[in-house]
This record gives sequence, C-alpha cells and structure tokens, in this order.
Amino acid sequence: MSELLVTGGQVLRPDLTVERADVLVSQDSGDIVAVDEPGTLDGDDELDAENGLVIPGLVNAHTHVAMTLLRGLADDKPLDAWLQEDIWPVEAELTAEDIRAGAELGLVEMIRSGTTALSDMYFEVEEIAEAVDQAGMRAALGFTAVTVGKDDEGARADLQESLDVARKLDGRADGRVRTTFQPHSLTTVGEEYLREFVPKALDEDLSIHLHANETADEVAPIVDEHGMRPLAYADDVGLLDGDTYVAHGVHVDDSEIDLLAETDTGVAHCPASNMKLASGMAPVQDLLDAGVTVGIGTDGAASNNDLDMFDEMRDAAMLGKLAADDASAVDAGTVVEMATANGADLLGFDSGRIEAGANADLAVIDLDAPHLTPAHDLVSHLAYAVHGSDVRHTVCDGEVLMRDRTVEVFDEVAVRDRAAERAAALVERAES
Ligand SMILES: CSC[C@H]1O[C@@H](n2cnc3c(O)ncnc32)[C@H](O)[C@@H]1O
Ligand SMILES: [Zn+2]
Repeated sequence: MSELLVTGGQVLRPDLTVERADVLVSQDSGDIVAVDEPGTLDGDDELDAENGLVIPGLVNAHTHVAMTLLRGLADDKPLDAWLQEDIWPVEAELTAEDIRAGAELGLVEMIRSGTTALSDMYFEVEEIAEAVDQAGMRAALGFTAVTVGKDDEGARADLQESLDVARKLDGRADGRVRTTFQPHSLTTVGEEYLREFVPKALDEDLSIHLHANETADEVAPIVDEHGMRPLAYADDVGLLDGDTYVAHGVHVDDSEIDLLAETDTGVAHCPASNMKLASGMAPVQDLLDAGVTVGIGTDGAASNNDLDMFDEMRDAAMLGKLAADDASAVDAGTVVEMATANGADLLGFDSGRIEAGANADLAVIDLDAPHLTPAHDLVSHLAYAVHGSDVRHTVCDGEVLMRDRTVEVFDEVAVRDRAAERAAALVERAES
C-alpha cells in the first residue's frame, strides 16, 4: 500500500472555502483518503505544498488536443472560413504519428498548467488514448464523425467508427479513459445518419459529445431545413435523450435553454475560441440559472491559442459578465466550479473536488508570486490572477505527473522537438 501526502498547503474545499490542511491520497486506489489538520496524517511519499494552494485538477471539457500542431497556423478568421480554407486541408494530411505527437504536446501543456482531465474530439483516437495512458491523465475520448462531402458508404462508415471506437476504448488506461459517441455537429452530419445511429449509441448507453449552436451562421440553415431551432432538432433526432453535452452552445434562445435543463444536457463553454472566431457570447449565467451544468473547455489550440484553463476561467468570467451586461454574473466561485466539479460531472468522473473518496486529481499552485500578492481571496485569484505557469505540482489518480515544475511522465524536450518537426513537415505536405 503506497500513500502520498500533500503537505503544508492551503486546500480548496468543495464549498469553496480554503483551509490549512494536508491531503493524503492512495496510489493504489487513486482516491483521496483523508483531508485533515496539518501534521495529523502520514504518507510513504510527500509533496511539498508550503506557500501553496491545493486545488482539484482542472477539467478541460472540450478540446482537440492534437490540434497543438496547428497552433498559430491560421488566425483572425471566422469559424467556417478558418475550417474550410486553413484547418481541414492541413488535417487531411495528418498521420497517426502526427496525432500522437500533437496529443503528447497538448498533454504536457495541460499537465504544466494543472489540468488532469480532458474531453477530446478527434480521429486516430487509439493514439490519443495511448498518449493519455502515458500522461497518467483522465479523458473522455471519441472518434468524430462527419458525413458532409462523403458518399453514403463513407458517411455510414464514419458513424460506425464512432460507435466502434467508443466501445473499444472505454476503460483504457486502467479505467482513466471513458468514451463518447461524437457526431461532429448538427450541420456536418446528415439527418438520416443521426436518425439511424443515435439510437444505437443510446442502446449502448454511450455518452454523446457534439458541437452545437456555435455560430449564428449554423442556426439559420437548420431552422430553414428542419423548421425548428437546432437544439429542438437535436432533441427530435434523440441526441438529448442520453448523457449528452454540447460544445459551445453560444446561440441558444430561451426555449433551447429550457430544453437543455429539462433533458439534463450539459454545455462545454469555450470562451476564448468563441471570442477569437467571433462566434458570439454564450448566455452562461442564464444557462446556470436554468440549472444547466456548464463546464469550461479550451477548444483546440488552433482557435485559442493555448490550453491553459486558468486563462479560460478568466475569459469565462469576463465574457459572462459582458454577455449578461452584469458585473456580478459568472462570478469567481462560479468559474472555479465550472472548471472543476461541473467539468467532472460532464465527463462522468468522480473528480473535481477535494474530499475523501474522490479521485486523487490535484494541482498545487505556488502563491509566492508578485501577481498573487496580497491574498485577500484565493478563489478570486484562481479566477482572475493565477496563470498556468504558477502550477508547482500536478497529481492524477494519486500519481505525480509534475513535481516542482518538472513533468515526470514525458521527456518534455523530446515531446516538444518531435511536435515541432512533425508540424513543419505536415505544413510542407499540405502546401505541396
Ligand atoms: C474530426 S475532430 C473535430 C473537428 O472539429 C474541428 N474543429 C476544431 N474546432 C472547431 C470548432 O470550434 N467548431 C467546429 N469544429 C471545430 C477540427 O478541426 C476537426 O476537424
Ligand atoms: Zn471544438
């Protein structure tokens, strides 16, 4: 039996109070054993949290982790033009090795900035699952099906692959990988295919993750073609009958907010991507007031351009206020809950809170910094002042992924070099 003691720090509790405490975690079960007064617990190994704040590992509720290879490739365009002119032509040249290299780079970036769980949409998911296994992180993964531009055989093969991959990879990495069925969006997967394959996913009790209501441009065609709002259409084809969360949810009207709440459908809010692609402002406070579970995602690094969930919390708070025209909307405590417990709920993990019995997924923030001084309110600091680079240690499933800012699960320099080489060769191939 091996136990790790995170000692000497202040601890963020599930009710968002902060207290001086030690946290004992089991490296066998991967769970938190106890949170108790300093000096009262003993472990086989220790992690020094002196002058630190121990928080739940952050949960990135929507990303495309391998898109780190496309970071900075194409900026300053709206979604449709960005995808069609820049991203999809390069993605067409991606190999399994590229995706592995991009995923490893993204996971290193996440570990360095205190993220321990992610929900990912992409292809070559076997490679991503292996990278997650090596990273020691937790993930909800899936193969994303797109049917536009494909013949019937190709379209059906894509959706079948999404089901097959979900079935095959569920439980990988000693149970740290869960899977989701993934139609890319309501405009990129045809109705006949949704009507055929969504019931199959529901029969198999698969969670569902899709992009929805991201831009105004994708709402009108759905209303024209189906005579209803996008989320009413999603409900009509059964997408909201399961354990479902939608990425973005920007252009949702009141009836759709009610529908999300009634069907217990979650939203992965992606504030930076929504701002950068000028997609719009999600009505986050209205969603929360209606009882919708809202997590936070970075989206891919090509539309962000980083995977730092502290940046994302700050963006969520700022944009939430603008959207609501109310400075009290989407407050600091709310964004911290969104990035931890809410995200864990969406992904189906027992993490996102520091209490006995929860998954031992933690990050320790170094508070010894000018931009974190004074410390009137540490929840305020988490939302508005901490940067990913302030993370000193990262722990997932009881294992130390980063100790004293050294990533222990990857050779970080080799990961960076490989990703840079692969990204350069990828772009060369796409341009030739
Ligand atoms: C086949 S995996 C996912 C697919 O989605 C593309 N993508 C990246 N960001 C977004 C976004 O904000 N909205 C819609 N689609 C997005 C990505 O490039 C992949 O092709
Ligand atoms: Zn996305």
